[in-house]
Amino acid sequence: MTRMVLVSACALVDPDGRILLAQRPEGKAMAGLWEFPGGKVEKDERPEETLIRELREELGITVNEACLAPLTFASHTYEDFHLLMPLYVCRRWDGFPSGREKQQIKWVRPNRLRDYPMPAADEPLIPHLMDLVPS
Ligand SMILES: Nc1nc2c([nH]c(=O)n2[C@H]2C[C@H](O)[C@@H](COP(=O)(O)OP(=O)(O)OP(=O)(O)O)O2)c(=O)[nH]1
Repeated sequence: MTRMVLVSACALVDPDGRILLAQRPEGKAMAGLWEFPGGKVEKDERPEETLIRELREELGITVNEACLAPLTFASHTYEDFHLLMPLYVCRRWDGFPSGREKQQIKWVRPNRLRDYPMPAADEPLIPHLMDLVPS
């Protein structure tokens, strides 16, 4: 099997039931696609710690670990690696999310997620988010 990559991702849900998507910047793999904030789990890191770190770096918000609830996961084979990606949900954070790494961000209703091209691994996650936040 190809190498396994563990990535931690988060659906931030606002009080209107919208979910934050971030656009992968130019120059990165899968540039232009819309994804859930997060990133690779580093050595000696728990997935929750990864998210707290990434949400601060990417969006400038502070999240308490107790506010991260596991929702589901993606398991998807890309050409050069297999992605295993736990998806957490978070409805409480401190600060105002903004694209700190020049990435575009958008708040999107679950029933509009399909309007935004996403990495292939993310597509099976959409029905879970539609169940979580009825429109
Ligand atoms: N954060 C995030 N990554 C995702 C999603 N769906 C998906 O396939 N991925 C993939 C894209 C990347 O291959 C990997 C996340 O890696 P990353 O964003 O931390 O790292 P990167 O590609 O910038 O690579 P690097 O420069 O850090 O090595 O997971 C998603 O919804 N959110």
